[in-house]
Amino acid sequence: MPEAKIAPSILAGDFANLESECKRMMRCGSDWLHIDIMDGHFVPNLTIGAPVVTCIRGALPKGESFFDCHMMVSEPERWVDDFAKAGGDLYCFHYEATEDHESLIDKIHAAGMRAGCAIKPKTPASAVFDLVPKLDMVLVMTVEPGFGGQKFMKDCMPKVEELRSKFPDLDIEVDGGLSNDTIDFAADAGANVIVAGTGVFKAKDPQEAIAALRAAVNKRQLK
Ligand SMILES: O=C(CO)[C@@H](O)[C@H](O)COP(=O)(O)O
Repeated sequence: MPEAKIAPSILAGDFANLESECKRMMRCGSDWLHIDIMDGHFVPNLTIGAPVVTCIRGALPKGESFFDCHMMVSEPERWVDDFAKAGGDLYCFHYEATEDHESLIDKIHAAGMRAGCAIKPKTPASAVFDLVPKLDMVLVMTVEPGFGGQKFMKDCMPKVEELRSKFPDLDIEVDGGLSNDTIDFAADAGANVIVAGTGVFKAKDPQEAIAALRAAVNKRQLK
């Protein structure tokens, strides 16, 4: 199983100070920054686009921060080049948002980014099996995408188990309701990339919260 990566979701941060929020998370030991892009169409919420990502990227050292762009948008093909230019490292589109998944993955790679594919809670893991050889990551949503602070859906864990048993070396990300209370379910199922918004940004001690999430994934890896 690949190494643990902890990715704070910026959705739970202070949007008036996104650059310093991202820096704060890096100082607290995060590996990735999970950039939530929502278009008000694919999901019922609207966040930021490439111009804002360009600004945050400009404030952070490229080699030391990793921008995991979670594209909760319709027509994800439209924004690949913009996000590559903005400094995205990983472009994670939703399986449900497009038809021609393989061409999109090729486009993302051609633009110089890693390619991820996210599945909503009702989409089966089998939807992405044939795509995995081309993908760098699969994201199993553990809430309906659109908002932070929702309840972790434990019934999505069999999908993580299924993916982990078929693809031992794949980066498998989980996103939604992850905290100290729920991390063991995700880690035991085999997730290694952990997105946490509320659980990290709103923690009394974010550094400790990140370390605890990492320790849970590492503990599972030793089993
Ligand atoms: O993409 C999403 C929601 O659509 C997530 O990234 C959440 O924003 C994570 O926040 P918490 O559930 O950890 O508060």
